[in-house]
Amino acid sequence: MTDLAFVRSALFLPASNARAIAKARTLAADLVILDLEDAVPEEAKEDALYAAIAAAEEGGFPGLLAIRINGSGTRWHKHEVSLIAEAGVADLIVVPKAESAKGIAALAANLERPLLAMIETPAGVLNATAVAAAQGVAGLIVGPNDLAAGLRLPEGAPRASLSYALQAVVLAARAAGVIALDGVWNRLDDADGFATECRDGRLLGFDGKTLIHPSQIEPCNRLFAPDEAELEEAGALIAAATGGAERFRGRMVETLHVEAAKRLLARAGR
Ligand SMILES: CC(C)(COP(=O)(O)OP(=O)(O)OC[C@H]1O[C@@H](n2cnc3c(N)ncnc32)[C@H](O)[C@@H]1OP(=O)(O)O)[C@@H](O)C(=O)NCCC(=O)NCCSC(=O)C[C@H](O)C(=O)O
Ligand SMILES: [Mg+2]
Repeated sequence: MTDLAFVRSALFLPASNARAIAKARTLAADLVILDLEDAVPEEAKEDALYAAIAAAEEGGFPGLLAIRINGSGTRWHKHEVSLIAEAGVADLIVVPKAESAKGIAALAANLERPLLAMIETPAGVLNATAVAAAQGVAGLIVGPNDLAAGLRLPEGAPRASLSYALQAVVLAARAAGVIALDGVWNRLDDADGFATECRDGRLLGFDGKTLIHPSQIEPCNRLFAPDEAELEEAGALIAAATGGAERFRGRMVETLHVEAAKRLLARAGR
């Protein structure tokens, strides 16, 4: 089974879309998230819940499987939590619009599953540290669409408008020792823009990215993994290091750089 620490690509799909569920079993996403929330229209919520549970019971996904439930303030939430808990399915549960550490810990205890908490409201950003540290939380996910709406950003606002939120999520996740996944890229036909955002996400410290289309999986997996030059550098640094501060290829390295190089190689499976 995929280790959550190695997740680069997390593909969302509406649990109401049987064809997409079948397709997801053939794809190379590290994590598949069956959505019951915003991708599913109200009239399809009940069927989508049963479809998600059936799909999780059947399995056959390449990596980890998660279900995104509806938020605690909605009329579907309680029923979904009770049915999913009873079925005992899915590796993880994704919780939208997480804002309260207390609420999220109670939910984790109820579901007996690790949670991925979505930080996608102003209050969620301000409470991200507590949410990430709550019992049962295994990671944070940014929700740029809800955040843009909550912050009342005009259409077309640059990613820089979310800088504070993005960094708050990475900081909170790192402080709590859980993973951080970047938000989705909506513009399906802009592959260059998607690649730029993947690189940016990695430079901000995210472990991976949430996705909405199969075409985004390969570039995401590639861009969130170290490239050959980074691997060569890491191997050479480990081989050259003798402990303490020293000169390596024109820069100072210390024990912490050796540890980082080892983490990089481990992440690449070397
Ligand atoms: C965005 C889409 C509605 C586009 O759909 P469509 O134009 O029909 O896609 P294609 O014709 O290109 O599809 C080609 C084949 O690939 C399958 N497919 C498409 N998307 C997925 C997917 N996500 N997972 C698995 N398979 C997928 C199609 O079925 C076709 O298969 P086949 O016919 O057999 O060849 C659509 O891509 C889509 O629904 N995407 C997911 C939307 C979603 O889940 N949204 C919720 C997450 S977004 C989010 O969380 C926002 C966050 O909360 C925030 O606030 O920011
Ligand atoms: Mg959202």
